[in-house]
Amino acid sequence: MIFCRALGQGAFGEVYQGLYRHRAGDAVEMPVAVKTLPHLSTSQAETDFLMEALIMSKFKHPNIVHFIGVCFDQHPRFIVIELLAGGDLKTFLREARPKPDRAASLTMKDLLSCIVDVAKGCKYMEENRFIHRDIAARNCLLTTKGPGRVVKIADFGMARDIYRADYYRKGGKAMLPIKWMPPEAFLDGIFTTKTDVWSFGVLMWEVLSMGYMPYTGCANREVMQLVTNGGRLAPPTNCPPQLYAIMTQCWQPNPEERPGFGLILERLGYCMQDPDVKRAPLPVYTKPPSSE
Ligand SMILES: CN1CCN(c2ccc(C(=O)Nc3n[nH]c4c3C=[N+](C(=O)[C@H](O)c3ccccc3)C4)cc2)CC1
Repeated sequence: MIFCRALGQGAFGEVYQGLYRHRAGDAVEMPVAVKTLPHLSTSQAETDFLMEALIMSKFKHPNIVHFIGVCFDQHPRFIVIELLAGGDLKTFLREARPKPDRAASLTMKDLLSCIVDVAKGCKYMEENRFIHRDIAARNCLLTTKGPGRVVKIADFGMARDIYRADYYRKGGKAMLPIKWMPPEAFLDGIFTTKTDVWSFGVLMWEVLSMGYMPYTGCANREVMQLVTNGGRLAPPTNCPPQLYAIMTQCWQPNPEERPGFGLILERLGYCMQDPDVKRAPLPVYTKPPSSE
């Protein structure tokens, strides 16, 4: 294993780009991501780190980041993961917003394709009775920023903490993704696959708003208040009504009335074929009013 360069600051430690050779003598080297555990980690942190790797190793799906291996016999401990060179989905969307000097680089079709990729990963997890608990644009990675990009679900930290059953270990509510959670989750701690459906609806909103923070400007407790009283995110600018309809179905107060990911994928399929949806313009960058 050779570490080349740092890719980003993970919640745990550093994520590096590295080269992985399956056997010592192999000529072929595969670029990978290497997630390290800081030296001074507690044994708890080590267990967490290993648990996340264990969870990832169970999945085999094109829209879930592929786990390659762990190295725990020396420091730093590290996990070897498929390299996704495009970075995370939220950053990608924000960087792709149309600017005055640059026309929109993405079409509605591109946004829909990202949404469908995540839905496929979620359907696979639903079929395997796995609840992710933190579906959000920040936790999804892209193979590349360019055309032909594939989006993969890439962070299992929230789901891992449940295995450790002390969910509030990290300083209580502050660590909960409240803006991506349904009422039954933040009020009663009830998590089912329908929790991920609600979060997926918020991810759809993130994608179609090209990376805005949901409930912009609201604090978590204001969001809990609003959502508990039936308030919901408004449609992003230019969002086709067919897509907003899917989001609102994901945000039904009663979990049983939320669609499963199979049905969501079907409805997204119709949207992909609908000419009105495909030709819908993206949120336009509104030029600041001219100074004269
Ligand atoms: C100009 N741009 C600047 C940003 N740049 C990047 C920025 C970050 C990455 C990156 O972290 N790629 C990763 N590949 N595989 C894994 C990754 C992270 N993993 C993890 O497990 C991380 O914990 C994780 C998980 C979900 C989301 C983020 C980080 C596994 C790649 C390119 C592209 C070019």
